[in-house]
Amino acid sequence: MESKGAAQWSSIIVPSVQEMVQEKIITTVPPRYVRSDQDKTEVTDGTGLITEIPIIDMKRLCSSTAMDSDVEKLDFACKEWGFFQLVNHGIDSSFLEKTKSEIQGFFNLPMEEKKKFWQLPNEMEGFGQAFVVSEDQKLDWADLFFHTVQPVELRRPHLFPKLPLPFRDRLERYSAEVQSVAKTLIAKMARALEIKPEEMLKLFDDVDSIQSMRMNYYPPCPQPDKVIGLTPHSDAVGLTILLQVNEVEGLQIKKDGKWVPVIPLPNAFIVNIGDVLEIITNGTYRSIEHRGVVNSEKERLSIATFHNPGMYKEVGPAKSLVHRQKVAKFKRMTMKEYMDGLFSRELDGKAYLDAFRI
Ligand SMILES: O=C(O)CCC(=O)C(=O)O
Ligand SMILES: [Fe+2]
Repeated sequence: MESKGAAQWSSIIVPSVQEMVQEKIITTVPPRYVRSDQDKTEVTDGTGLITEIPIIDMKRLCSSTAMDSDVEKLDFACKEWGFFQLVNHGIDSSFLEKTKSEIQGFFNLPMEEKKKFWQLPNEMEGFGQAFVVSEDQKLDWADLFFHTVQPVELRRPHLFPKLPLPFRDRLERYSAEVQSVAKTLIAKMARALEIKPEEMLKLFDDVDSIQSMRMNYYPPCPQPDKVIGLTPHSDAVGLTILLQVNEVEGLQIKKDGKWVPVIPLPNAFIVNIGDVLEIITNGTYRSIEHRGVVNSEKERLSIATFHNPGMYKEVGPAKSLVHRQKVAKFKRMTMKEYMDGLFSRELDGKAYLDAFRI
């Protein structure tokens, strides 16, 4: 039988950057991490102020007196930015603070503890890096922990079920809370675009929708301008809900050809449209390239939760939308076909999605 979930994909096993930084004082970045190809200039607008992504208030969006203007605001954010900050999302702030400190604690575990969760040959989940497909490929200045959380039967037995308590229970609740936020947002997007609700629900149903998590750990770097924490990419998923775990900033998004830093509001999630929603919305909502940069002073941590249709669901422009827009801009494919191609190549901005345009 065909293997399911992320278990079938792999990334070449590479050294832990956290371990490298802890073990010896590094003054010069090893050549494999030097990214002279990356443009690090950060951009402010003409007034010297930093351009900021839109802010969406979830309480207003969901209240019984929700104004069309709130849905329009969401629609504008998804069309023009592909990114927004979500405030008043209803998840308890002390719960989020505890989640953050337990994620920090997980990365602070002794290396021998973390090695139990390291990527296995020919697998992609666990600690390591993703999208490493050749021995001479340049690497990111970061470690990650990637795992599939939902549906439960796709969890790798040596990962989620073996995470230490109370961290495991905390992530279980976090998974449920964030899933519910994602479902609400996707339903509101369908409403804004007049996509039939059942069309969206069929794709993102409760039975086989896939939720995965990627915890990112970016150690400080003696030459931060020479490296990249996370290679520019768009997320190859439906919707991403990102939580910055400590107070250190480093996320940048590409807006009108320029890199713009994102400065998270306290307690807010950063939400972004992934390639799969770009496909479903026939290009009306856009996945936006983003990247992680690092600094010389302090480590940075984040957790991205990805929401996807089930592996064997066929994904393509929503039929009710194509009917009105008259033309389909993307080919149809199963999620598995999309992911199989994705994980066999290096991250390269939005190049992969472009291959599916008609
Ligand atoms: O660390 C961040 O802020 C961004 C993480 C991210 O883009 C990802 O995990 O896909
Ligand atoms: Fe991302």
